[in-house]
Amino acid sequence: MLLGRSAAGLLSRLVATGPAVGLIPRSCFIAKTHSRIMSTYQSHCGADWGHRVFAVDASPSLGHPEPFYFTALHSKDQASANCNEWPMLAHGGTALSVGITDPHPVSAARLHRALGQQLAQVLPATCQLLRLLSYLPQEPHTSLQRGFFIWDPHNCSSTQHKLKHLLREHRQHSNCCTYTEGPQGEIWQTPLELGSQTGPSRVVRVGEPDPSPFALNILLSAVYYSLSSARTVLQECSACIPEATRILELLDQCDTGTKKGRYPVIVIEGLDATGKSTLTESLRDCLKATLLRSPPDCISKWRKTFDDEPSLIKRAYYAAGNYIGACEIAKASMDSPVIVDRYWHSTAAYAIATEIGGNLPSLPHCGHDIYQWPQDLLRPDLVILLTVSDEERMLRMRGRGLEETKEEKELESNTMFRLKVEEAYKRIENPQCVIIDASPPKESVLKETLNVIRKRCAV
Ligand SMILES: Nc1ncnc2c1ncn2[C@@H]1O[C@H](COP(=O)(O)OP(=O)(O)O)[C@@H](O)[C@H]1O
Ligand SMILES: Nc1ccn([C@@H]2O[C@H](COP(=O)(O)OP(=O)(O)O)[C@@H](O)[C@H]2O)c(=O)n1
Repeated sequence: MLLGRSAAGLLSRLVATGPAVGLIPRSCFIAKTHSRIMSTYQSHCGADWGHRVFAVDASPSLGHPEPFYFTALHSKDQASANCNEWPMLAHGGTALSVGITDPHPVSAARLHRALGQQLAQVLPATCQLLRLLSYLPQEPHTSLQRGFFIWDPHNCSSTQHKLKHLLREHRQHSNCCTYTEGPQGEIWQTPLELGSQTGPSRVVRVGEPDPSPFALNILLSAVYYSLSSARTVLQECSACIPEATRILELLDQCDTGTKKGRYPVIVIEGLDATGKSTLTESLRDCLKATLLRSPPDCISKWRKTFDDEPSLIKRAYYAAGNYIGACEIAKASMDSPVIVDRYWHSTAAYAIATEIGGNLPSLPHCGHDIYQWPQDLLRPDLVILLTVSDEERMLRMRGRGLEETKEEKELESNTMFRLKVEEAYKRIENPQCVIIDASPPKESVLKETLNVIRKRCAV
């Protein structure tokens, strides 16, 4: 298990390339890890940056279609690395990193988002702003930090000046380093703070670390694998978001441990405009079923509030929605079959696709812990994933004439994101989706779905 490993042992594995292998044993499942993180999250600020492993999000336009990773030089073996392995510095310019060191997850997430917005405003348009994650190899689960990696192709003195100015008021909860090329093409990482006691360190690129910082970020903060972890975040943000308290009250009123009744529970999943609403309404009529949606009606009025929050908070809302929805599902399934329009698969698949940068191969491998169903969430009997071609989906979206959500716009503009959402849907396990091609006319899709339901469920 990783936590007990020596840093030296881990570092030798860091330089090995290839996909990360899930290190967290299934038995000590994610839920436990997550609640531990939320309660023991520590501040790893100041001088520890010299020992961190950093992950920079992919940027095809800058010549690295996959994320890249680096760490301070710890052994002579790594010394052969040179500037050309840093795709952006190979073009000249400077890179900078900003790390958020706030020890409280909610305020750290809000600071991260606020800084991201401010950086996008104040930095010259030529600068590239990428996501950055880092952790200490000896304790990845308690040291994960989010931040930004900035590439300034023109090495403007004003960029550093603006950054210093911006970070001044967040000095306590952030750190900043510059990355420059040395005379032999080597890369030096230097803290930006004036008067810093720490000198420059030489940094080198390494292979994908294990665990992958991106997968770890999903396990620890982007997807909730237990009700308690979602509750903790909602409690933490209730002081600034009153609606969080209302959701906690609703959760208190639910018996989230209720088992489902004797009738089958069938979830319909798919990207926007694949025909979920159309199909779920027809299924309700055909099967004399109860139709429920996630997030449930009782909290949907607060959806906009949470959609505008950083993903840590937004996803806690959707996670809570699934648990509240589970109570409704359990109750309804005592009297009739239940059809559910979106559930856990949506919550996890969109979060995974958003948090994993790069192309489809960057998604953690099938069977990874990020694709596991939360142990304490009611499991449906069947999950059906509707798929249609991009072209058909766009036609349907336009035909529907509804306002596009932010994510719909993202889907429209970003094919890779769509492919990742769909692939994440397919990789989620226990239960896994049954895929139905939803391109044919509505009646045919209904017929095909009824066939699948009758084969797999007692209706
Ligand atoms: N099988 C189908 N063939 C053609 N159009 C469809 C089909 N299913 C749904 N539609 C249309 O596509 C649009 C989006 O469907 P909808 O059920 O609202 O999707 P979702 O709930 O997945 O966002 C609607 O205008 C609907 O009438
Ligand atoms: N159970 C759910 C339902 C929706 N969601 C989120 O809500 C978004 C889809 O909502 P939507 O209103 O566009 O869905 P439909 O209009 O297609 O039903 C997804 O992008 C998810 O981020 C979720 O996370 N969990």
